[in-house]
Amino acid sequence: MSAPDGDGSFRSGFACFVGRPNAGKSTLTNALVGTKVAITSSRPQTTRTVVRGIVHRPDGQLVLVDTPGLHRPRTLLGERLNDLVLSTWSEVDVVAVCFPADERIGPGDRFIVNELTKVRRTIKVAVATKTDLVTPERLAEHLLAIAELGRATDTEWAEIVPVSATGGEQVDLLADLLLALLPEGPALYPDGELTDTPEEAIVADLVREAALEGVRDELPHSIAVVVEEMRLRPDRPEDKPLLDVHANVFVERESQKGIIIGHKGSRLREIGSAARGQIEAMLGTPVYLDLRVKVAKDWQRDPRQLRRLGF
Ligand SMILES: Nc1nc2c(ncn2[C@@H]2O[C@H](COP(=O)(O)OP(=O)(O)OP(=O)(O)O)[C@@H](O)[C@H]2O)c(=O)[nH]1
Repeated sequence: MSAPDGDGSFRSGFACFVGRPNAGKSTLTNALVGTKVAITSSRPQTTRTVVRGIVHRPDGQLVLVDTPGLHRPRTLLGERLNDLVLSTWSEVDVVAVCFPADERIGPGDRFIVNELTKVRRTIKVAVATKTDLVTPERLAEHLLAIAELGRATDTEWAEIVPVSATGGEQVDLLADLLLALLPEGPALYPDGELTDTPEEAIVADLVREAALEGVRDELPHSIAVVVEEMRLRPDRPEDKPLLDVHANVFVERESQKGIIIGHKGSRLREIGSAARGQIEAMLGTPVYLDLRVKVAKDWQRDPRQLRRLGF
């Protein structure tokens, strides 16, 4: 399969993978992006649209975003979350539904595809995942079942693509096909960038949580955290990535700085190690966390400071 169009145009846009639990979405994202940056959030319900990874190509850029899991709503919160999913789906260019080849199409898949019909304009792609686990006969049957599900729900699949993320089979082809479905446009993120501000905001939040642990009464709202830089350390072997995170912890007064830093820096070390654990759990990547404590006088009352601190 050649590159999209092959006419020198550059395409860019957003796609998201959906599918029932265990369908292979994260593994496929990692295989496409080539580095393990996928968020395996331990707090999925608090995560809004998050960039999971960016596929950089000479002829295009594909930004993979994550949506909260779609559930059959049992509660109002569930309904709100599903609204959020629908609004994300309507904002991306392509939604790719993953159907694991080692399992038959079931009610969970039908529910997702039915919901997907509510976003008419978004392009839909079907991905048959985990093809390495099945025989060619079973795969053929699976592909027919996916096509049939499309007909039954009045869903037009732009493509039906079998892949094996763990075997690396057809992963590049899927990237080509997805890129070809994106509109023409400039790169949305600088080359080499794998993450986005929403992720940094979550990281900042985790640091803030850790810093407030145990001193909430003393410093309730006087802490703000800003992630200055977050990037994968270059020159690391592919199977041993390390994410460098530099963050500033802002307090309002010199005296509060002492509370955060603690005796000979003991508290800051505790904060760092607690936050690092959380960030690693969320990103699935080992993290080097560098924390600096700074005084930003009366930041809560100063609009200029507030802007700088991301409020
Ligand atoms: N053999 C094989 N196993 C796969 C493949 N892709 C994913 N898996 C396995 O399937 C399981 C689920 O994969 P995930 O990528 O975590 O699935 P997910 O859809 O992100 O799961 P949730 O986060 O629960 O929604 C893991 O044990 C993967 O190793 C594949 O191409 N081949």
